[in-house]
Amino acid sequence: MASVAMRQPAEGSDIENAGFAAPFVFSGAGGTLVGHGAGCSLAPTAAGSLAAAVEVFWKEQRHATLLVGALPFDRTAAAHLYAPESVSAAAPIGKVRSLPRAAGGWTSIAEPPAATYADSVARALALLNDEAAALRKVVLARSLLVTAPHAIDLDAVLTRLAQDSTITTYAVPLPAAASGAPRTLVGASPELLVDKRGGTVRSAPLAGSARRHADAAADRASADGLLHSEKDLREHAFVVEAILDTLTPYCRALSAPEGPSLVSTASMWHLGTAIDGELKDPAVSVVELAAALHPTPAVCGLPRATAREAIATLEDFDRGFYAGAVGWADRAGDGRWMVAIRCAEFSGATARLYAGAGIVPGSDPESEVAETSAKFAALLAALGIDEAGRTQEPR
Ligand SMILES: C=C(O[C@H]1C=CC=C(C(=O)O)[C@@H]1O)C(=O)O
Repeated sequence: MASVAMRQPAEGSDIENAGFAAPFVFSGAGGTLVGHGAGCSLAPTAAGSLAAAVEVFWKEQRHATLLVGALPFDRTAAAHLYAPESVSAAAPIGKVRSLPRAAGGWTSIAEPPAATYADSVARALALLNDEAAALRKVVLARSLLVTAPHAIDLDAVLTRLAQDSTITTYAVPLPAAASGAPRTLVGASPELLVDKRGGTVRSAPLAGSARRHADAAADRASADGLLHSEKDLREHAFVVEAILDTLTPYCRALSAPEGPSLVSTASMWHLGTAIDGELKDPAVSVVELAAALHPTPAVCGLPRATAREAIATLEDFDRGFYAGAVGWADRAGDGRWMVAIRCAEFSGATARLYAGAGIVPGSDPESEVAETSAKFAALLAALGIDEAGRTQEPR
């Protein structure tokens, strides 16, 4: 991809200078997209008005070719989208022969502690069993705040995450914190929210999880158990149903297989369904589709508004961009957006990791604690520590 020179925003424009310089990275099996520097950014816009704001952006910024960034979990909070000063395309991030062992001296604090999270799951189950609450599924998350004895090397984290070729590794420079400290969202997502090229659209939701095992027989048993788990199949079906409902008005043809298949990352098994459609209007923008789909019941729940309320009551932290979406869009309306999971927000020597789990009737609080621990594994391995902050052997 060629370098793009960006104009400064016109006076009185809705578009602002992004004012940060760390690269945007989006790397999967198909290749690596890197956005260098920051030209203009979209004025703070919530999901409901995003498609219209992006249309205005393309009209005003005639030299911009690509918008990159992240949507927050909260649909009413501002999306973070900007045009890099230049973009380059490269091969997928390569394999490295050996990974150095992390130095000691890390700390890790579970926020909330595992027991508090288990208690929230139990409270969610009470809501799910209360007909008056009309809640069918809710995704509850917890976080780990880890602190290194030195500034964390994000290049090394990205390289380690990218050793798993089944996922999309990403880094999104975020607006600085109130303290002025730079922040970057870094993660490794296995879940495609939406990919749109010309007249075709694809979404590949995941829901239903089991951890992987080093022992081949135990690993197979874990996968088989997941594929036949009535609770996980139910949890998964809600997501497929919601995505089909959202995409139907946009499509002249839309299809999904009868049931889910197993999808694996280096650390997790998931139930996954590939949904493919042909758009009625090939000019519809991927941003419009992403904003319509987000947040799916894979990260929020069903019905969406009821689940959102339950999350606000049961989680006592702001998800920020975790459980949002990360990706890119071009001026033709094409692009690709992954669900922003298996990620952490990095700032200097600290990283806040997030992991969530879908709760439906039949979920068990202790199993959901274990599932969220398993979901931290990819990021923790990339940092070279375990959940307690102890140095672990490089994989
Ligand atoms: C919300 C997360 O995962 C979602 C994606 C796959 C499987 C999930 C599950 O089984 O609960 C979640 O819906 C997360 O990793 O933080």
